[in-house]
Amino acid sequence: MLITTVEQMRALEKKANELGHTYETMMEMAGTGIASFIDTRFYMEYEEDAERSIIGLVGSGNNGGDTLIALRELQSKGWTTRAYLIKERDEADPLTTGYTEAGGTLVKHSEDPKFSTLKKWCSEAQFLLDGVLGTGAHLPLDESIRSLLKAVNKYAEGLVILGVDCPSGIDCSTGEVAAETLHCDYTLSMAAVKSGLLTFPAFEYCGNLVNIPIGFEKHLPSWEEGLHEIITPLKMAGLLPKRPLDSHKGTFGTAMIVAGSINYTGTVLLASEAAYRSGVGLVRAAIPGMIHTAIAGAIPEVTWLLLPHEAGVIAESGVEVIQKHMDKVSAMLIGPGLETEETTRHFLTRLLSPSGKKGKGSVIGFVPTEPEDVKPKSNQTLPPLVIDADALRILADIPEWWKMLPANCILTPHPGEMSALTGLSVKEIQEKRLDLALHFAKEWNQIVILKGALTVVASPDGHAYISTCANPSLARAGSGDLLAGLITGFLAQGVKPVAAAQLGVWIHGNCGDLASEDVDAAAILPSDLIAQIPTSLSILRGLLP
Ligand SMILES: NC(=O)C1=CN([C@@H]2O[C@H](COP(=O)(O)OP(=O)(O)OC[C@H]3O[C@@H](n4cnc5c(N)ncnc54)[C@H](OP(=O)(O)O)[C@@H]3O)[C@@H](O)[C@H]2O)[C@@H](O)CC1
Ligand SMILES: [K+]
Repeated sequence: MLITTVEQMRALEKKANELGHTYETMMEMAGTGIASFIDTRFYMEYEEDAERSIIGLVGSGNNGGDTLIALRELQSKGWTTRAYLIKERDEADPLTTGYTEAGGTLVKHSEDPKFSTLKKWCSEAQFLLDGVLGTGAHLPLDESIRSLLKAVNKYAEGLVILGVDCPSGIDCSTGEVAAETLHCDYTLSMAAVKSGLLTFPAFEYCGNLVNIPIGFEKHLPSWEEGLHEIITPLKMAGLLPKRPLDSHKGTFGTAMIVAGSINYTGTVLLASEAAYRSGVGLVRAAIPGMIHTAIAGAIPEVTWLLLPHEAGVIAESGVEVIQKHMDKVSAMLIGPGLETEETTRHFLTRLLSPSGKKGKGSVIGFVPTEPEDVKPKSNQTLPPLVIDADALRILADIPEWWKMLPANCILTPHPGEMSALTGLSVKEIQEKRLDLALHFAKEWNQIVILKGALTVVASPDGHAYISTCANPSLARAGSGDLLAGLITGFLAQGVKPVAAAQLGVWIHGNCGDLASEDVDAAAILPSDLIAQIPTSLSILRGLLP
């Protein structure tokens, strides 16, 4: 599912129209697409004829036009339909006459100033199609529209509400929301989701997002190029690594998890188990040796690499141990629970530096004496990397830290870590999540996963992929370890970094949804989420042909 700005959508419609795919045709496709979605989705659930009753709120613009066509189509499919016209439409409007000729019932608000007909209709219907305003909406709303939406909010309780292109009352460019906006159960997006809807609080009004094609591909075969995407299960299914029957553990790679400290032991277990459950052949956890006894029994499948430690954190000399055991490591996660002690800072910078030796690559903790000391270079022999948590905090203190990393590492900052990496405030980051993730992905030449509700995966090539998962069960210590472990597991199996990032993000979100299906999200722990990974993977594989 694609994402456009309102300007991009207008430009696409204009171009399609010029090439012969007229505005009228696009609207006809929009309306018939809406009707066929509704009829297909709900026909079985609402078996009785009397149950298939729908009201359409019809605005004066093209959003109202889409709605009239949808009502006409539903009427001809046997639904009981009623159109409530907010403003007068042209007497000769073919959409209005087309609808009434199909047998539809129509009332104008001017004939129902106190909304008594609307109230009666709401008490008789099961569905409401919100076609008051679309991409042409600007805030604040006129009083006439505010009073209508207030009335609907009062009378339409219990109806399934479907927004045409958007819930009316949202500015699809900025995401600004009028207080009277209806909370939709579904938002039926014409051709692509409008970007303003993927911000808060607008997203909370959208319900499930559904794509209704309007035929661009007919005249604009490459219209999708350059557009950002929503991360969908169907697409994720196609990115899963294959599981050939004649496989052995080497087929699925080795993930090394460099994590943990005396205060953060569980983080190693969460990341390692998530990596394993993504399907990787072998997980090796490189940890400060002193925590081994405490955690080794927790997951029998994990193999261990015990690193030297100082006061419970990985010591600088751990680099040499890791370098001796890099054979066959096909992806590496660095960061969860490392803490940010001086010796661990040196460990990280040496691990990332080309020689891995003490001195020039070790840029933290001392003032460099030679100018070249301040120019970080990356270690090109490292496998694909995921950099998370404390490793991000350590990097944030190094000038031009991104030059220490090979290109296309996956960085997984939450807004606080993003703030440390960029110097911007959390508020600034949250206000412009998509733009900033893209900007810095390009500047750093790295893949940036900006975590949080509506997680953004931004690629340095300017493409972004947004998760529509917003589940509070994911907002808990340890949840990020699970995500980082999953992504590392996919990377280790040979999945390309941008694809591994999306797979991890989707499965992580889906685990939250699955775990909170029947229980209160407040009580869900990251280990409960991990238990859902097998179900989530089988959901994806079930989508494959
Ligand atoms: N173009 C195409 O080819 C296709 C378009 N499609 C569909 O069209 C939709 C966009 O249509 P649109 O441009 O007509 O805008 P839309 O939102 O329906 O209404 C504008 C009207 O609302 C009014 N209005 C605005 N703000 C207001 C306020 N605060 N308070 C009160 N009134 C307000 C505004 O009045 P004005 O400000 O001009 O006085 C104007 O009369 C799009 O979302 C999609 O559903 C699809 O069919 C695919 C093909
Ligand atoms: K609408």
